[in-house]
Amino acid sequence: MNKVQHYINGQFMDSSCGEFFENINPMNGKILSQVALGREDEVNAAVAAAKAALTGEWGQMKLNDRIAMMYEIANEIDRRFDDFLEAECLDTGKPYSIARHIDIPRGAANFKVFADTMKSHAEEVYKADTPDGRNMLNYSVRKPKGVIGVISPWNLPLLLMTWKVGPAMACGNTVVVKPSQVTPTTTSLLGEVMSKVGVPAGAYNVVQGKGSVTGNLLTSHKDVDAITFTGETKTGEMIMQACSHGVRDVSLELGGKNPAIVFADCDMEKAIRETTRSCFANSGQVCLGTERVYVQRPIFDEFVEKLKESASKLKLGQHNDESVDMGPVVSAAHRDKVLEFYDIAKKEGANIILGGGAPKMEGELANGFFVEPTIWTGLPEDATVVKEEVFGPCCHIAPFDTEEEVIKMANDTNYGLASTIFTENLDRAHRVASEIESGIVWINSWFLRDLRTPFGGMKGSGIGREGGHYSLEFYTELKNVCIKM
Ligand SMILES: NC(=O)c1ccc[n+]([C@@H]2O[C@H](COP(=O)([O-])OP(=O)(O)OC[C@H]3O[C@@H](n4cnc5c(N)ncnc54)[C@H](O)[C@@H]3O)[C@@H](O)[C@H]2O)c1
Ligand SMILES: O=C/C=C/C=C(\O)C(=O)O
Repeated sequence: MNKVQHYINGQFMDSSCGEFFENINPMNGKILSQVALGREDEVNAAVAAAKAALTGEWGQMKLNDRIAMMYEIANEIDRRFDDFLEAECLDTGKPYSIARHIDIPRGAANFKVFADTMKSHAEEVYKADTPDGRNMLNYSVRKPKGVIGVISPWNLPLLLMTWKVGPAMACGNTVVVKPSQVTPTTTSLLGEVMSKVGVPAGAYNVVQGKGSVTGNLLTSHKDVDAITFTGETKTGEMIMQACSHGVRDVSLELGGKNPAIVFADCDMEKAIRETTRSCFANSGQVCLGTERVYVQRPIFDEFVEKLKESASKLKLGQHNDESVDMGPVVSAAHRDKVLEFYDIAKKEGANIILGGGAPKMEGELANGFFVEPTIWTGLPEDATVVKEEVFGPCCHIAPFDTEEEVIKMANDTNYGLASTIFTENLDRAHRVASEIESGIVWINSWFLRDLRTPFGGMKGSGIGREGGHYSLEFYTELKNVCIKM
């Protein structure tokens, strides 16, 4: 049986207590591997290794050498592309058609973009007069924050973990990563990359385990200097509380209930194509994905019919079938959660335009955690699936008449992560984009990413922005030095 181990101080190891938990293949419900369950010994050892590395070879490394190492890590990920692809798809159930173009390439890009940021980032310098007729020079310098705890989710495991590890290490920090218990493998595989590249021991550490056990030990550890977390909003609230002890900084990228706003003057083909992606890609398990669609009344019926037609063409199946668009959701528990939301929508009176249950799959896929792509209409704005994040392949479509009305509906949520707007009237696009309460707005597109831009949510969708130099704000301590001239 395969094992997934911790990676601590440059070594792979089991837990001292010898405990393991099962990693299940979402495509067929079979055991993929046994995963070491990290407890106090492992978290303490990983944090100690990370702390020691700050003053050892890693901490003393010259900036140019560290930047070069970021590129070497990226190149080694590219060299082992197929290993990462297979591991990620087996853990998550997502098809090659997604992981090949999104998850794995971003694993490498997340190291390169912050190597480039460190190379090109300029600091501030101010020259000013002083009262005695002389002057002073003020300049800023950045220092690594220290040991960064990285807690990552299961929907884009490698992408979202390296989105934090890349900048953290580029800035000279050391990291202790606690991946989701349902998608452990690529985080440990990255340990093999670190060893191969010769990253000094202790710079990158992985402790496998469950959030409430291992994660909690990490977020409450006194020698962890900051926590960067991606996951559910309620988990973020618990982590923020844990970080308050010792007043440690926290970056939170949380849940969303993202609206798509489709005006009558939109390019219909583009709106249908992009909304099909934003609702159903990755089996709807993308924080930036759409679960609420608002369509201007003149084109409402046409849009519903065309989105139904587009979604009904999605092929569900095995990860390594290149023609497959959608795999299962990540776990039996998440499948049950999504199907419960489907039942609630039905009970609350939804018109089920498409799906609404679990598909009949053939062969061993019959034991997989598949759910149907689902489209509802006819629910009120306070309906459960219109208000709560389902995090599955589903959306509710509602009509609207005026710009003012749809902006009000779109903003009527505790979340504020992402939104999409479809219109060919650019004045309207910019006007509506400025009124939408979300950290990210895509116009006539979805999930287009320039990694230098500020990424993050407002309201219940998070605290802070990461991306480009914004990540430096979180992963470094900024110091001001004043010299009298
Ligand atoms: N904003 C973003 O960029 C973004 C990206 C991806 C996912 N998400 C959100 O993440 C959620 C899905 O991911 P998930 O189910 O893995 O989220 P989750 O909150 O259940 O778990 C996320 C991580 O936190 C750990 N964890 C759980 N409880 C913890 C605790 N008490 N202390 C420390 N760690 C703990 C888990 O083990 C996992 O590693 C969705 O809500 C989705 O919207 C947000
Ligand atoms: O599921 C959420 C996806 C988040 C994506 C990013 O954080 C990114 O593209 O950098």
